[in-house]
Amino acid sequence: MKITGVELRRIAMPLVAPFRTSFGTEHDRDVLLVRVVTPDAEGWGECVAMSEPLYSSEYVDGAAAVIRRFLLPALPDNVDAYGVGHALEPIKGHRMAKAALETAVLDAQLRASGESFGQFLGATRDRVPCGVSVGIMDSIPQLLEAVEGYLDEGYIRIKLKIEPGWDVEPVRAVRERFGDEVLLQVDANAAYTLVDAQQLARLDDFGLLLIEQPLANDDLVQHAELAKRLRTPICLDESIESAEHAAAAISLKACSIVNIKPGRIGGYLEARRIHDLCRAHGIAVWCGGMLETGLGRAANVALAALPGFTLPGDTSGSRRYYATDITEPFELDGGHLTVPSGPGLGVDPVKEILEEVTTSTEWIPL
Ligand SMILES: CSCC[C@@H](NC(=O)CCC(=O)O)C(=O)O
Ligand SMILES: [Mg+2]
Repeated sequence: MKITGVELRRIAMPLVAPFRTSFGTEHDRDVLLVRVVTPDAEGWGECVAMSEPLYSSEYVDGAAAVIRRFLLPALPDNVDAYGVGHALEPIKGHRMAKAALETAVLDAQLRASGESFGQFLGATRDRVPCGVSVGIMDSIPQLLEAVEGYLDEGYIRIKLKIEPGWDVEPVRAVRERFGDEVLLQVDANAAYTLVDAQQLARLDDFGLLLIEQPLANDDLVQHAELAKRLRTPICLDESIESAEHAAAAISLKACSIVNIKPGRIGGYLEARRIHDLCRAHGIAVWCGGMLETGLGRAANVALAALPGFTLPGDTSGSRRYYATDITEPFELDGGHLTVPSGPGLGVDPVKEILEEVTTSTEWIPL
């Protein structure tokens, strides 16, 4: 496909409530959208980088700069989604920036061919079960009220953010209040070290599905050591930035479950590679989230419909984070979201809403 030009658009998306994790509290998202224009169609990609490099080393201003200065000039005149990854190979890192560009090219390509993301990726279902991520709260009662609300909305799985000082007690309180049947897991966002192994082992009493990213993103050896001391399965998120990382984690027995976040690992093509690798090794995967708008959410829901995604993902309804989404809102139906079936992402930004939340646009002709 010949790319005529690319738009870099920033939008300001206030969250319906502060979202606190072990690395900070989000009140709103400054989102970078990439729109690729070709003679036959245009496509959208959403960059999941946060405003500050606290989840990973990427941040949204940096992603925009690397796309403008390095990624776009590296694209050949004619390119398809597979060609994007190949062309960007020499550029190290910046996977969230690369993912946004590759996704926009893939969306344009699929809208032109009439194929949906789900069809292209190999989805085997037309709806997916949904989990929800619950932030660290000021008190246990506040947490229980939030969890009750999400269970009432129909969420099939609850994920609690934890950190040292907020781990065993909130998990115990949720178990005591809502029972042992609720699918429950925790996410530490790398807040612990191996010194905390005994504290983390106390979580084994609560029948959790998994403990997500307990230790540092760059330490597979320590995760492998911790896995020997816990009964609860370890799931990696920040540590897995490529299929190679997933292969290393599996061979080192650093995890037995993988959270696949297409933005973190460089796009949906790599996400499918990691899905295929994990499936071949009997490793369950689920689709993580980065508070995406309906554009990124559409692609994630399609990915979550692949056969190896056997655990509910952080594919929540739009209203989990946004009072008004930039697309038609994704709404839970019986604890599930429907996989979009239209060409490409199968959703489009609502023009008036997009204009309202836009803080800047930049057109880059190619
Ligand atoms: C601001 S926290 C973003 C990263 C976090 N994401 C979530 O907890 C789920 C967010 C979502 O529902 O999109 C994770 O480490 O898994
Ligand atoms: Mg996580």
